[in-house]
Amino acid sequence: MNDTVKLHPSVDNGITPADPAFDGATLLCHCEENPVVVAIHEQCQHNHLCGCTKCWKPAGALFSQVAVVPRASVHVIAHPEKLEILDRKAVIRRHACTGCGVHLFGRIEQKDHPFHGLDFIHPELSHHGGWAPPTFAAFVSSIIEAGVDPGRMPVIRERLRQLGLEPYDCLSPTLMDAIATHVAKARGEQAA
Ligand SMILES: N[C@@H](CCC(=O)N[C@@H](CSCO)C(=O)NCC(=O)O)C(=O)O
Ligand SMILES: [Zn+2]
Ligand SMILES: [Zn+2]
Repeated sequence: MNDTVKLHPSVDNGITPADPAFDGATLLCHCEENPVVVAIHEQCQHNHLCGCTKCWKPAGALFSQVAVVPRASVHVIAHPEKLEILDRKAVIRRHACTGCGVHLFGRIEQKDHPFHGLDFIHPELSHHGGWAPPTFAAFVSSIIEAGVDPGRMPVIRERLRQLGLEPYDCLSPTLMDAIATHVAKARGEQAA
């Protein structure tokens, strides 16, 4: 087993379980002065590592850590003027700090999208423990698009499995089923 592959700082030294009493914390960007601060008012769900090229990754990490919370639980409480939407055409509109580049939250505005109403956040931007940890890895093959040597993929997938983070090349079966169920309902084809 190879435990020297660095995936993300939140998992590289072992995964800390969620605190059952945790009910949110603030997220801060990386600016030393006047950081953007976002208050999250509840525990996150569906935390995962994401290998896609769009999600914000800390320096040196192969993966992003990303989770969702209801958008009603997300409030910018300091320096909203520093936030910009990176790509208005993307499904997930990532609100990033113009000072340091960190993504504070991603929001879906398409009302018919299966995940509308949920914002994407990076729990590591909090200085508090207690968050529900990642439970799987999504878009693993996409790290090749970011420049990773394809020859490293077997070792990377092995390390993910060693940590209990099953690697998928899209989202997890649970989330893919939820998306497909939403699509089927919208088409009036929900199974009996
Ligand atoms: N190979 C592409 C994949 C990008 C992608 O589809 N990313 C997913 C997951 S992001 C959080 O899990 C997605 O839903 N993106 C929608 C969006 O970014 O708007 C790549 O690597 O770029
Ligand atoms: Zn910043
Ligand atoms: Zn992603």
